Amino acid sequence: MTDPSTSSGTGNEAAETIIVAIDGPAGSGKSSVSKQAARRLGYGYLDTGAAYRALAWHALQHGIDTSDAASVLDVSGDFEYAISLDPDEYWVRVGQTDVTDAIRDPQVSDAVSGVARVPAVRESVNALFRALVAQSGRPGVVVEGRDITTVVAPDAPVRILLTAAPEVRAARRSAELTTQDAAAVAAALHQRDASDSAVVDFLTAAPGVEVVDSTHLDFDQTVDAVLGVIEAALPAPTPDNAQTGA
Ligand SMILES: Nc1ncnc2c1ncn2[C@@H]1O[C@H](COP(=O)(O)OP(=O)(O)OP(=O)(O)O)[C@@H](O)[C@H]1O
Ligand SMILES: Nc1ccn([C@@H]2O[C@H](COP(=O)(O)O)[C@@H](O)[C@H]2O)c(=O)n1
Repeated sequence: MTDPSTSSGTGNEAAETIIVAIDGPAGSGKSSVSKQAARRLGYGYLDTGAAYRALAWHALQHGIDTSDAASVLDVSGDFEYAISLDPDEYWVRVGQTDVTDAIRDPQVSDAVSGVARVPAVRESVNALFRALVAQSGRPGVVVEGRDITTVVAPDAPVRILLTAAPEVRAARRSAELTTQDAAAVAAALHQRDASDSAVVDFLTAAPGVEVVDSTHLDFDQTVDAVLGVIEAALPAPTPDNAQTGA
């Protein structure tokens, strides 16, 4: 796996970075809401699912069946991964290839749970996520995924489970993927949740994790609800802590 120093950062690595940890099931709004919250806060944004997707893409490029853990581990040996933490300039690369769009293909979505099931892969990407946050050069980073509040950053000062009713999540995802059959999109989303929940519990909030249910909220209301949780949890900036985020 790649050296995280190849990914974007501003070089201001000394200050402690505030982590806003956001978990949730597929289609709950983790990426879109986290990205917007990061913009509003001047924070970085880390999409952790992109690493699993990029490794699934890489495995598929090598003709590997991602349900075979040994082959996944094998191919992860030459996986050169980089991601931007800038919410206004999001990109994902494997080696020299920009895979920002390719990792959203349905073939990758169908293959990704196999990759995410391999414990050694999870350990390796989790170490990468922590390094990326530490090197972000931002006062804080909104980190989103399935296990961020529980495994990657259990001590984060803000931990949120973002959720919505399954039918609402499926409808939002279908609205996004207009060229695909709505029933097939919904079935794929539920299938991925079922596979992923065998590895990580992202449907129940761990102790201390705040639930934001967006079933009856529009996008802007959901962002505001998440920002409300963050503002309530973090100390107001003072002249002393405003620069460092401490
Ligand atoms: N509160 C909301 N109201 C309406 N649409 C929303 C809301 N939150 C998110 N969306 C839309 O729902 C879709 C799914 O959101 P998003 O991709 O952010 O989910 P996700 O949790 O990151 O999914 P996945 O884990 O599958 O990547 C997007 O089109 C997004 O714009
Ligand atoms: N922290 C995480 C993040 C993601 N996964 C796995 O990656 C898949 C893709 O994630 P998206 O957020 O881009 O949909 C997801 O289905 C999980 O298999 C994970 O295990 N842990």
